[in-house]
Amino acid sequence: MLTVDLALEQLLAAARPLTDCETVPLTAARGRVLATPLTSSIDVPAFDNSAMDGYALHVPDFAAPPVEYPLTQRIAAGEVGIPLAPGQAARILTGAPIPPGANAVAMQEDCIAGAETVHVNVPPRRGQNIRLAGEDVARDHVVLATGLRLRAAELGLAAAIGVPALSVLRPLRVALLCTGNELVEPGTPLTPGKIYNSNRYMLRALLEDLGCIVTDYGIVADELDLTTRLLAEAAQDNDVVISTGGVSVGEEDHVRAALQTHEWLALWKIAMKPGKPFAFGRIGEADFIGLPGNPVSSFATFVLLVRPFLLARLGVYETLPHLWLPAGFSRNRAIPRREFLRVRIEHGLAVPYPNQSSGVLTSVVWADAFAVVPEHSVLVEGDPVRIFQLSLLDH
Ligand SMILES: Nc1nc2c(c(=O)[nH]1)N[C@H]1C(S)=C(S)[C@@H](COP(=O)(O)OP(=O)(O)OC[C@H]3O[C@@H](n4cnc5c(N)ncnc54)[C@H](O)[C@@H]3O)O[C@H]1N2
Ligand code: MOO
Repeated sequence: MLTVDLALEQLLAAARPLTDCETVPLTAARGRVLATPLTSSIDVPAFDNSAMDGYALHVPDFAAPPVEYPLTQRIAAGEVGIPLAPGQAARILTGAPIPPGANAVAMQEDCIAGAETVHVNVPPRRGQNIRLAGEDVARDHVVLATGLRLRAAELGLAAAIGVPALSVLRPLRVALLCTGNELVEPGTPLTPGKIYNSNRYMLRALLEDLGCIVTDYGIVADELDLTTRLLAEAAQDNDVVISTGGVSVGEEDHVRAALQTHEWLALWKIAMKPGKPFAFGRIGEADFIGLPGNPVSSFATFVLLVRPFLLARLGVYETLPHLWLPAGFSRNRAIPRREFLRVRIEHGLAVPYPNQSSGVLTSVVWADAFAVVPEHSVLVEGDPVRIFQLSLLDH
């Protein structure tokens, strides 16, 4: 059995980053990976503007600031004002350009306005409430680096510099096969001995969250020839082939058998719980990943190993950030596998779901984090444990 750290290291080393790119409009760029650096051709803001609704003032340079200023104009956002002479003021609204000559904005709560003048109650500081041109983005500067995953803020920033479309890596094409004679699809009757295919929907969602284009092979029966043929077929048209089930040691575990027969298998069995029977290899030009059939094992191996691998294929090296919290549980039996407990963070403690079986998917729905119990170790309540927050997966 490989340690989790070594398995991850080998997976990342085997991940060949894509290079093909395409240009997509901002509305289609969410979750994609930027392929070329984005440089701004403008200053943002493009002009000095008011941070407040109030009064733009031309405070004279060499005299005490006046208290009463004559009002010369009204400038709303989107309009352009005319110059202010020393001692003059303009009504100004948030976001409107500072007129030439103005050197401060007094917020309206600090002023009493009449029909033709404004009385400023608080002595203004020079530059107050003025947002300077270029203070957010300076022209000719790189605002987004290559390899960045485009999320809400990145898309907003691209729009702020006036860019309507971005050059991004093409999405990864991933084939998904769920193996097992016991599987039936939701919506069909559950006959004796059968279970519903939950992995398909869970993994598809996890893959789509990463922006992958999924080719879904549905349920694959436990037959060696069929499994071998479909794996080879899926490898033709996809960057990565992912299967669930059939990677353990039983005689119906045909995924492992197919891979071993064709020398497609590079890595198998990881010292983690859940998720021991994890397989990795290559089928032709495609990567192959065999996830364990147990749904929680599939989820855990996806999050901890497959997700970083797929991101690395996109040139993104990102693992889930972790934090440390006191354990709200004790563990008195040391095992050789690193355990990932489904926990909730309650009053600053990591509290585990009562049933940690790898078949119990309710534990994942209930949990908001994985707590790590290191291999060969025991824990007493209050000991610090490493926590991976699952809510961060979507971002
Ligand atoms: N003698 C041994 N038996 C097992 C070992 C072992 O080391 N020695 N490992 C156990 C562990 S740990 C796991 S995890 C499982 C994984 O086995 P497979 O990946 O071969 O998966 P299957 O046997 O096909 O299925 C396991 C379990 O999961 C259910 N399943 C499968 N596919 C789905 C699906 N798409 N949706 C929902 N549930 C699914 C399946 O019915 C089984 O209950 O092996 C242990 N055995
Ligand atoms: O690795 Mo299995 O996932 O422990 O149940």
